[in-house]
Amino acid sequence: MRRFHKMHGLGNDFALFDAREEPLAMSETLARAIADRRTGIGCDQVILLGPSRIADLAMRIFNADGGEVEACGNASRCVALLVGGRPAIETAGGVIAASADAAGISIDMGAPRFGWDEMPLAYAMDTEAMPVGWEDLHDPAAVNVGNPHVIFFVPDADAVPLDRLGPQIERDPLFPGRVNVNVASVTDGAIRLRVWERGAGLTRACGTGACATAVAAIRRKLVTSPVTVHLPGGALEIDWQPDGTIRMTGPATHVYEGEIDLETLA
Ligand SMILES: N[C@H](CCC[C@H](N)C(=O)O)C(=O)O
Repeated sequence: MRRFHKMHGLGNDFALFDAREEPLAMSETLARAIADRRTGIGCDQVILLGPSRIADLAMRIFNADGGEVEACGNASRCVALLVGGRPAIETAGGVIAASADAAGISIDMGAPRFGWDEMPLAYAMDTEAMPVGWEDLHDPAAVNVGNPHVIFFVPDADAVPLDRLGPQIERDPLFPGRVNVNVASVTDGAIRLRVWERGAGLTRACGTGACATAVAAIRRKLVTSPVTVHLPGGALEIDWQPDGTIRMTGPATHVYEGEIDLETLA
């Protein structure tokens, strides 16, 4: 049997395994089985904590489809809540830093990257307004915040059939590593955002999506920093700071601690 923590950030939920003392061999198959909402714990991402030689701890992130990815903003806040203090967390997308105050838990997510080859895209193009489109979605921005995001600005984010267009765009050959699909509308200086997540589908919130979308909106002068991003599960505060790094602030919730027999799952 293996202990785990069920946590969420604005409804984007996770099963976290602390393997800093007791190693745990995670695989695509096992992560998919854990994330399965019918037969497993059920979550958007599986998070594996481990030791790090360059930070206070390491965090590995596995999407519900089992794929390992580089960053997860909401899970980073949950890790900070779980371990306490102001941990530096090593991820495949870089080292991020956590802190907490009355406003909530803040994560310095590092600096965004805008190069077509940093997304990556299959070929060179302008990433501030890409000359591509899918039905009514066009001219998106592309931003890498450890993981890749494509961001469409639309009149009404809630009116977009994201359950249908999300998977089409996620798997378009233009994105060799697939992509997280964000649709955003701007009202009174704030952002309304819905996200089709690579490897997880529609989620209640996406921290890295909020960071990428805020940066793209600031670049287009649609909003100024700091900006509130309203997701279906709640709001995040995103500040693209003068030093170029992105600071994300929001809640994290510990739901329960449980144990599971991983042998029976895989
Ligand atoms: N689906 C994302 C990982 C989780 C990101 C999201 N849960 C967040 O809070 O940042 C990806 O494949 O890059």
